[in-house]
Amino acid sequence: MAEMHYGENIELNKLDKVAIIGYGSQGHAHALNLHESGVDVVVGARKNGKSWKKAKEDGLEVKEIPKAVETATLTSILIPDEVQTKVYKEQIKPNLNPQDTILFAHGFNIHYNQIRPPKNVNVVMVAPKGPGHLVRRVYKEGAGTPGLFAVNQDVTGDAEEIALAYAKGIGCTRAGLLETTFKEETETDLFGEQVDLCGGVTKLIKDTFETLVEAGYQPEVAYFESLHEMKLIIDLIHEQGLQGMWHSVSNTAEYGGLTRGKRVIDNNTKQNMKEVLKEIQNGEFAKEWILENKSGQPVLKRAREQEKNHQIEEVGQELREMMPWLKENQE
Ligand SMILES: NC(=O)C1=CN([C@@H]2O[C@H](COP(=O)(O)OP(=O)(O)OC[C@H]3O[C@@H](n4cnc5c(N)ncnc54)[C@H](OP(=O)(O)O)[C@@H]3O)[C@@H](O)[C@H]2O)C=CC1
Ligand SMILES: CC[C@](O)(C(C)=O)C(=O)O
Ligand SMILES: [Mg+2]
Ligand SMILES: [Mg+2]
Repeated sequence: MAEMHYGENIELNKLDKVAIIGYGSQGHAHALNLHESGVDVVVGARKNGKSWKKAKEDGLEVKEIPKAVETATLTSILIPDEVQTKVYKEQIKPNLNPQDTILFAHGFNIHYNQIRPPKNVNVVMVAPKGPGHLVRRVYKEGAGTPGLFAVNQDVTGDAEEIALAYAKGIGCTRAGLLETTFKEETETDLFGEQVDLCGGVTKLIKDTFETLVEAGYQPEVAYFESLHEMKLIIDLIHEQGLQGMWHSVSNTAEYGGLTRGKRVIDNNTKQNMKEVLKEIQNGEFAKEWILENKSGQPVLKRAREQEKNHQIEEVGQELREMMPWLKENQE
């Protein structure tokens, strides 16, 4: 089994001033969790953007990106992957001091050579295995999000301790932290989000919904069956593994699920997954995503629009209105 880190013997005082660049999904979570863990944090943001105001309202020190980088010894790059190269080149790199540390929450730009840091800084990664808003929510509840860490360049001799301290500060060691490489994190993270966590699950939900509605069933029934209950079933799997879920559902569901599930997600699906993985490993996906950004994200914009207009979103919005507790965590 991999060596797991749970925070014992990890010293937060390995961190001096930490600059969090970006205050979005991951940025706000890292900044606030570190701040509440007692770390000295400065947020780097654009003066005319929403984040500047929000981080100030949250009680954090905020500076423009070049100043934040200059005053910190660790700079955590938490802006979208597709803007990192430009912002890094223009605002981060010129303000790094020798022996500083730069930190990523995902390895895309290092692994695919979009950012090539100077040889005189540490390059590390702390990648929470969860969406930023949940990284924040579970930290506040006293729990944590599992994470991966990696060291790509160690000039100070203690880059690993710095990464471990950062991971502890954002709450990852509460759930379990393990060592990886930029390559492994990048490839597995892209694979997970494409085939299972984001791409696969939404397609499964939409196809289930559409099949029922096209067969004449009420859209509201189809919504509860395909989407709402998905979380409740996943909660059981998350808390107790597959066995916990099979234990809780009826024997009829267990028999039907075990005999029919593999007809729906069959060997072709696994073959397709292997092809998707190959495109990630050989850089084809990265090339496509970089070009998509160079041309203004036309494919993403079209797909976003289609997703927004799907019938399941319309039905869901109405039904969720009657469940106010679902709104408590909305941001
Ligand atoms: N989303 C997630 O849960 C996860 C993300 N990651 C990784 O974390 C990193 C950050 O992702 P994520 O949190 O989704 O990012 P977000 O899309 O949430 O980042 C938004 C932030 O970036 C700022 N920003 C956007 N464009 C620019 C720009 N051109 N110049 C300066 N600031 C800019 C925004 O500022 P403003 O308000 O001014 O617009 C805002 O503060 C990525 O590497 C991602 O792969 C890793 C694990 C999970
Ligand atoms: C699953 C999507 C993710 O990889 C994440 C929340 O971990 C991301 O890039 O947002
Ligand atoms: Mg991920
Ligand atoms: Mg990801």
